[in-house]
Amino acid sequence: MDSQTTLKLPVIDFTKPDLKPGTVEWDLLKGQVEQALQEYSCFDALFHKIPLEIRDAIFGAMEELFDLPLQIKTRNVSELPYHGYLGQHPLVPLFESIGIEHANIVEKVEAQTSTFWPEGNTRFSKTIQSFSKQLSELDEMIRTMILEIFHLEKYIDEHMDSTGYLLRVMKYKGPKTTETQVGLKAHRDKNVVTILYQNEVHGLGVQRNDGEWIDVKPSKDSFIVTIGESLHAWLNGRLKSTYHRVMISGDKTRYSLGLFSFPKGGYIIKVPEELVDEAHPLLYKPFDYAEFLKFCCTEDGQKAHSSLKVYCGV
Ligand SMILES: O=C(O)CCC(=O)C(=O)O
Ligand SMILES: [Fe+2]
Repeated sequence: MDSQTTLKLPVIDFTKPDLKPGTVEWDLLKGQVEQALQEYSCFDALFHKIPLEIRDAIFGAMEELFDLPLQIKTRNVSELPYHGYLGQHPLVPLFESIGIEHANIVEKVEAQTSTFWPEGNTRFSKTIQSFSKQLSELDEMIRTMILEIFHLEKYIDEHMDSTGYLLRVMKYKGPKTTETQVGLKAHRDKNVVTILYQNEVHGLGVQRNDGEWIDVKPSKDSFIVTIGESLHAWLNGRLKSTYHRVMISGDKTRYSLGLFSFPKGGYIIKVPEELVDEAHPLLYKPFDYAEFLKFCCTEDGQKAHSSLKVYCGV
């Protein structure tokens, strides 16, 4: 067995009800989050708050969505790159994805649902919204812990108020080969924090901070937490962003979804002065996430080893 198949992500248990800042349980988990992020930039969070029937129903809802004709799926557009329909790309032919912006808010989900089903689809919008709303509570807990770890409590309200949620649903067609193929090439997400959930077809790989790749094998209860470039930049490099990819084989379809917290348009990401000193010189100039995302789609952004450094590195 090679080392890749034996390594596992740290598992952190968020199933205790009423986890609150200032409690012993909270501080215990916060310590585990800090250690996991320093070593792996990623962890597997156990979370029960989303009822099992919603966790199951979400994959049915995704299948229903991806089964729609292409001309309907391509109605999924956004002002932001990567937030709308993606698919039919010659470099990643097995991959397709649809973005639901502000998926935690009922009216926003209903409006987007009606672009796919003009007659409405209440079951679909309820499943998507309820899943996203409850998962956003895990995202908020984790981001609050991260800010506490770096003694940035005074920024918590501003940080939460300045971010929105995108739920991106992904479909990877099985390549029908035993040889593993690239589902999604290795990358760092550009947003703040991403929480991934998937069906029983595994394929996600995460690079640990020492360079080792880990095959992620999550369960129905587990949500994979990764760090994006915007959080890495805002923390002046204190946390690395997660380098990850999807590799697939066989004939089964892989469905996954990611709840992406991202800075709202017009909000300027600026490193807090508390994180800059002689030992930690400023790494990134202030930037707007939407502009950064647009840069990432340009030829210069695509060919850069680190689009973040090229875009706003000091
Ligand atoms: O499908 C997955 O598990 C990962 C997807 C991903 O990395 C992304 O959408 O940025
Ligand atoms: Fe990603």
